[in-house]
Amino acid sequence: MNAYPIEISQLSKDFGKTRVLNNVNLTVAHGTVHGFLGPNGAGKSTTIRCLLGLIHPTTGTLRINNTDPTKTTIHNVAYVPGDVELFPNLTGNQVLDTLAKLRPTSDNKKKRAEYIERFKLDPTKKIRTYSKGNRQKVMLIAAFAANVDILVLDEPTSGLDPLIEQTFINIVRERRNEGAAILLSSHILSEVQELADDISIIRNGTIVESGSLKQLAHIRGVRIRATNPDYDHIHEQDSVNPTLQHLIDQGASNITITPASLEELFLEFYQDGQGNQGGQGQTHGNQGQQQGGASRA
Ligand SMILES: Nc1ncnc2c1ncn2[C@@H]1O[C@H](COP(=O)(O)OP(=O)(O)OP(=O)(O)O)[C@@H](O)[C@H]1O
Repeated sequence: MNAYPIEISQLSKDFGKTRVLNNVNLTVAHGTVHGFLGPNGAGKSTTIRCLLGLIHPTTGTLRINNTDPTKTTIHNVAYVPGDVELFPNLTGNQVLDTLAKLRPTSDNKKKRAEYIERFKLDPTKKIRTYSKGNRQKVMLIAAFAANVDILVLDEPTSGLDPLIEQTFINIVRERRNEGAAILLSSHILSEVQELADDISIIRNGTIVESGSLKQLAHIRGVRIRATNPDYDHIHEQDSVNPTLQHLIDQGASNITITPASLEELFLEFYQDGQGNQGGQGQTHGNQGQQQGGASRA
């Protein structure tokens, strides 16, 4: 077993004269989920497509289980893209059979049946009759039931309802606990916060933050809430004490301090479009509250 079944090192990619990835480094260990976050067009899918050998990098090194995907076809990875195009005239079962046959080893039939049940999919229907969410379920079942220990999931829950999204979260946890290395690109920050052991944030093709949620605490800051005066504030960690003193001096009550969620971090980080690093800025009052209520980046 390699230390890192997924290794991306100094990856750059140009489309024509435009550089869309710039020295991207990212690793995923066995038994971990790596959350890959970034705004639209930041370079997540391009990174993943390079990693899987679907497009050629301009420079950099890519390894999947120590194999170079630019030179060798990679079989031991299950990939779920965000936009699923499937054979419209086949049934769900026939597509699952076809996808399983593309791998050197067949999928786990017991797990396949279990996941069909858990995702509440009717696999006897033709793909053309499926909704977007049901097509997504087919890809997820195929990936989770595959006999592989590397999963690359690119915005995999788009189109799933909240109950099925929870099923997805549960199964990702199970596969992680079985030792799979999972790269999860997602716009759903609560999902990443629940699942990810490590996180990388990409912006304009460059990784701007990387580490465990705990390590990212320095940019997460805290949320301070108080009544009288009405206060709802994301604040940098270092100025908590002066802020509290100020609130107490003003006669505030019901003061609560909680770690900012990943969602708050992400919004704080991008709110001015500059990557407001270090949580040095402040998100004030209702603005922070409204932003905190959004569930997607
Ligand atoms: N084949 C291509 N030719 C030219 N430019 C491309 C091509 N594919 C992607 N790009 C550009 O590369 C940049 C990164 O795109 P990418 O799809 O990787 O972003 P993303 O982070 O996955 O975005 P989203 O969250 O919207 O899916 C974008 O500016 C996009 O327009």
